[in-house]
Amino acid sequence: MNSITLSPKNSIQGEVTHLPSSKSISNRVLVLNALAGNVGKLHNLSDANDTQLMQRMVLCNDEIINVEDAGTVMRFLTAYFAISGKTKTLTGTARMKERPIGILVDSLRLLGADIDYLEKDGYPPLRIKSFQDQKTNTLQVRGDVSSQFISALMMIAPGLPKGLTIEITGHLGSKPYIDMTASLMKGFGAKVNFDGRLIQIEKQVLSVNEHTVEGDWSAASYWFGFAALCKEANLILPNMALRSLQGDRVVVDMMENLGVACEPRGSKLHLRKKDHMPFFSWDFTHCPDLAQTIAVVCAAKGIEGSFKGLESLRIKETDRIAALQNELAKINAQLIEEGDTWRLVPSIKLPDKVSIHTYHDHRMAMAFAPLAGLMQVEIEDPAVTRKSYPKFWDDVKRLGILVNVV
Ligand SMILES: O=C(O)C1=C[C@@H](OP(=O)(O)O)[C@@H](O)[C@H](O)C1
Ligand SMILES: C=C(OP(=O)(O)O)C(=O)O
Repeated sequence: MNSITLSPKNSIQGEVTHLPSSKSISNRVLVLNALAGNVGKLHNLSDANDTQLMQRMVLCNDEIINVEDAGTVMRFLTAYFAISGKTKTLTGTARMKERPIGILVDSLRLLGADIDYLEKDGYPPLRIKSFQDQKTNTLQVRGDVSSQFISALMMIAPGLPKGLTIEITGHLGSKPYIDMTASLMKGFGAKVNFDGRLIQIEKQVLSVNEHTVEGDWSAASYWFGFAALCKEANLILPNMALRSLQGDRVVVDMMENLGVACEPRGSKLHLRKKDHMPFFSWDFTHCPDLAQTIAVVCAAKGIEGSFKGLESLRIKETDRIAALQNELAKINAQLIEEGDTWRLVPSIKLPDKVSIHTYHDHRMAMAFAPLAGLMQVEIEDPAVTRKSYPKFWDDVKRLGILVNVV
């Protein structure tokens, strides 16, 4: 399947049946459950490829662990295996070898882990050899590159003989993901203290847990995108609650301004259209995975945008800023970097059709798909969505959008 073409459709109605559960929560509870002896009961794990990888790799006896393009799997398992005393090689896709891991490896080395870089210093692939005695119980960790390093260290902390205190230095991004880690650890019986800067975790035993994973808010954002861009919308999202462990729940507040009303009904959400603002300003520091969805909606709806906190997008599945700039230009919109702000100049003339390159990035494919509310959209390499939402195109089809696979 090299490309998929979505025919223009001005109305979208129905229930989204395959909305995945949160891959961030799934991948944490899999690690925590493994650390707790793997006897807990995990319900409703995500069907995302990232979660399937975590499920296989966390208990895998192979020496070589290939995490493909899953950032959480690479970062969480680096910490997990670093203290296991096992010899492991962790590798991934070409892009994974460009995503930094030096801050985590430096921290693990300070703790006592023996880790070598096999290609380029600071990047996967890695060889984990042994763990001697714990050398320190305090670490300073930069918070501005990836919060996944901090979550990874937090989850292994209860198993360290001396426990661990982490002082987050510099600007902290993606904080809700650290809150999520702390909260899930508490569900596994751990005492975790986090005051926004300092994380204190004593040596303790994680207890068996039963956990049911909630729906994935980052995945839900694409349905808000469809509701915003189709002329008529009446969508139901199952297994979603406004009270959530995920920071990306904030998409509800953003979309309030961008033309989507969201009403909870039991365990479901109901999306309908409403008026939108002419200008939209947001800081994405703590919800980077929503930036692409919002940029496309603003660009196509003629809403001027002023965005901050996009720095971390450069080191995700692709350089998402460059990818957005290239693809938005195809609908005559621009994303212009001005110091620490990105100005979104929306399209004043949309084309009748567009072909979107996806750069091995699931979120590029899904963020641009809602353009089908306004034009014919060809999405190259649609299978990329398997990373987080394997049945995305089945849902698109079921909701009445004509999908042609080439
Ligand atoms: O911990 C997590 O589950 C994640 C943290 C975020 O990454 P950064 O902390 O690198 O921003 C986010 O972008 C990613 O999709 C998932
Ligand atoms: C950045 C993402 O994931 P990861 O960093 O875990 O690869 C994502 O899903 O958008």
